[in-house]
Formats: sequence, C-alpha cells, structure tokens
Amino acid sequence: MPEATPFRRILLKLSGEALAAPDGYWLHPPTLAALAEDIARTIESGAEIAIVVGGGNMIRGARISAAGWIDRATGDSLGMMATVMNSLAIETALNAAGVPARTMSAVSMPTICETYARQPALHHLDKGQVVVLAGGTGNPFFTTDTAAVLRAAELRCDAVLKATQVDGVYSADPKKDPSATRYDRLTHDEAIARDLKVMDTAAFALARESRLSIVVGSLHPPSSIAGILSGEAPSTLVAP
Ligand SMILES: Nc1ncnc2c1ncn2[C@@H]1O[C@H](COP(=O)(O)OP(=O)(O)OP(=O)(O)O)[C@@H](O)[C@H]1O
Ligand SMILES: O=c1ccn([C@@H]2O[C@H](COP(=O)(O)O)[C@@H](O)[C@H]2O)c(=O)[nH]1
Repeated sequence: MPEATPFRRILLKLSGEALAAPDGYWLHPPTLAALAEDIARTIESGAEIAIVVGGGNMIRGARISAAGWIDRATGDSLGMMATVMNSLAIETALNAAGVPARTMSAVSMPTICETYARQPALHHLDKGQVVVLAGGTGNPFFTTDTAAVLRAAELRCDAVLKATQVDGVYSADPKKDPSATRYDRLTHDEAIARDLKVMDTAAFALARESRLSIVVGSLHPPSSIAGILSGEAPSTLVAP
C-alpha cells in the first residue's frame, strides 16, 4: 500500500494544459489513464478526493477576449464550459480505472451532469466517491484556482493540491526565468506580497482567510500526485 498522506480530504486542482496531447490536441487518453491510476493510488493511501480541473488546454477567457472579437464575460463562459468537458473526461478515466467518480457542475447542465450543491457533494465524498467539480465558480472573472480554494473551504478539505506543469512555487516563473529558485515553504502573505503568479491573488487571499494549506507540485513523471503527498516528489507548501 502507498505511504499514508498527511491530509485526509484533499481538493486536487489539476492543470487543464497537462491533459493535452504532445501534439497539442485537447485531450490525451493515455495521459488521462495515467492520471486516473495516480489518483487511485492516492485514494488507496487513505485520501478522499475532490477535483477541480482548469481549462487551459482549451480556452482561457482573458486570453481569447484580449483579441477583441468576444467580450470577457462570454469568453469566460466558454472557459467554464471547457472545464466541464475536461471534468467529464476525468470522470470517465476514473470510472475506467475502477474509481467511482461523478461530475457536479456550478453551471447548470442537467442533461449532462449533476448541478453542484454543497450537501450532496459532501455526501458523495463521505461515501468515498471522487467528486469532480466542473464549471469553476460558475461566475466570469474568476479562475479555477479560486474555485478550487472556494470548494476546498466549503467541503471541509484539509488542503488544496495544485498539480500543474512545474514542481513548486518559484521566485519567478521557471518557464521564463531559468535562474528562478524553488521555495520549500511559504506563507500566504509571502506568496501574495512577492506576486508569485503560480496562482492568482484572489485564490491565495481566500486560502489565507480560510487557513487552508496549498501544496504545489508537478503532474509530470517522475513526479506524481501520490509522490507529492508522500513527500517523495518535490513540492512547495503554502501554509499559515
Ligand atoms: N512564481 C512561480 N512559480 C511557479 N510557477 C509559476 C510562477 N509564476 C508563474 N508560474 C506559472 O504558473 C503556471 C501554473 O499555473 P496556470 O494557471 O498556468 O495553470 P493551471 O492553473 O495549472 O491550469 P490551466 O493549465 O488549466 O490554466 C506554471 O506552469 C508556471 O509556468
Ligand atoms: O470560476 C471560474 C473559473 C473559470 N472561468 C473561465 O474558465 C477558464 C479556464 O479556467 P483556468 O483557471 O484559466 O484554467 C478561465 O480562464 C475563465 O475564462 C471562469 O470564468 N470562472
């Protein structure tokens, strides 16, 4: 059995971009299957998991509206719908790996999936099901990072694990500045004051208010979700 994680109920924030194929196609079934196996191992170690997935493999509202042909709120609606597509793909991969999972969307789409409501979501988690929380917060001008912290606070999660493209929080964006150095640990205040853009300020501020820890680590092998939580893979802890 994998090593036990220090957190029991985890809000797993997955990068949408990390679900894309190497050739850029939106979704990559082998990546989804590997992710589902990783989540299954994490559950075996005793964790309960709620998931929020981004939409960066398809649409980011701020980016498409910057081109001028669509307004920001409509661009954000497209972005939220992209997260529903990613959520259904993750639900499918989890079920195929034998992990019971259900998607609940903040944007009501009753013919496609359940609408998010807190009490039923808590009930599903208490029964050991993975809940995939789609549609972000349901409002434009937010991100799925903020949605992840919001749902983590609502659903009594012990921590948010942001599993993304990089293996922690750096002094600057490591994709742009090769001299950036990784922090092992930071406070929320430090992350906000240093404007470390791995998550938006609204997400860090809500986590600070809710006294929620955030762990940032990489989704890419040799790193893994189970490895980050057991301390075998590198990560950064943002905590009070
Ligand atoms: N100080 C920093 N430390 C670490 N990463 C940073 C920092 N500043 C910017 N980044 C960038 O933030 C990115 C992660 O956040 P980003 O919002 O792009 O993706 P995401 O939230 O994981 O999901 P999606 O791909 O769906 O948008 C990393 O890939 C990294 O390049
Ligand atoms: O609460 C929310 C969450 C997301 N959006 C829109 O979706 C995209 C994709 O999410 P990322 O966090 O960027 O991966 C985002 O750019 C927004 O356009 C939203 O409107 N509200």
